[in-house]
Amino acid sequence: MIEMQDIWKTYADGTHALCGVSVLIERNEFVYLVGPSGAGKSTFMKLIYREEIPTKGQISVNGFNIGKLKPRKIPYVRRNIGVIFQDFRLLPKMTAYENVAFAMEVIEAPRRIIKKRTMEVLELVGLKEKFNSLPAQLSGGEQQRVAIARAIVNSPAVIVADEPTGNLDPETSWGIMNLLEEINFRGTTIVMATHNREIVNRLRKRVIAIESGTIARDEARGEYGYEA
Ligand SMILES: Nc1ncnc2c1ncn2[C@@H]1O[C@H](COP(=O)(O)OP(=O)(O)OP(=O)(O)O)[C@@H](O)[C@H]1O
Repeated sequence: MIEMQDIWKTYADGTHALCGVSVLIERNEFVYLVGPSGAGKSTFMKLIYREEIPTKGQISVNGFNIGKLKPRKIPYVRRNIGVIFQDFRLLPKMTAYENVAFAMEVIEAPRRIIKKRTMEVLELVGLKEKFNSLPAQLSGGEQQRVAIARAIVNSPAVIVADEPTGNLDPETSWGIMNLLEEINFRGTTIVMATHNREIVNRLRKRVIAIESGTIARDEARGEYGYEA
């Protein structure tokens, strides 16, 4: 599903963010990425959704060699990857419904399918009744649910979540985790960067620890492993 072979990423200013990372993440896995601030977690994820390309090495996602993708193939690959951020990144002037539907409009899905599927995912995240609310009228947890609905609406093979609970209180965070587990259970691979020790230690999954741009630890049902 996701394979990195000897991946190096050096930014334009000379910062070495990843240094020789090799990893295989199988279909349907749920992986936590942990590690100190600045270790390279976001870079790891940006390479998966092709926000960045590797300086060296090969990365394939869902069968595509995405470091060497022809520009016209990029939208096709992106629709197979849903992305969730700590700060939600909803469009402020669009309702919950419009934020989700927009992701389908971009890939030119037929109109009647858009309506049905958008309401279906809003129901899945528990926000059917709030479909007409603007982001500012929703709580942080609700906004993150809209962002999750948007990420899954095109049925991606992979979800990449960069600290999805980082801006939420503990109780709301557990709700978001339940939702991500449900999405994973339905067959989506999830890679989630997090600093939340309690979540990692309670909802045990594979843990990949990145330190100074390299994989320091990779354990099935691992622990967070850093002091809070
Ligand atoms: N666009 C960029 N240009 C230059 N350096 C960058 C860029 N993006 C990230 N870096 C640097 O690359 C290194 C890895 O950053 P990255 O954001 O991947 O870390 P992280 O593990 O996600 O950190 P955090 O937990 O704080 O989000 C850091 O030294 C960072 O300053």
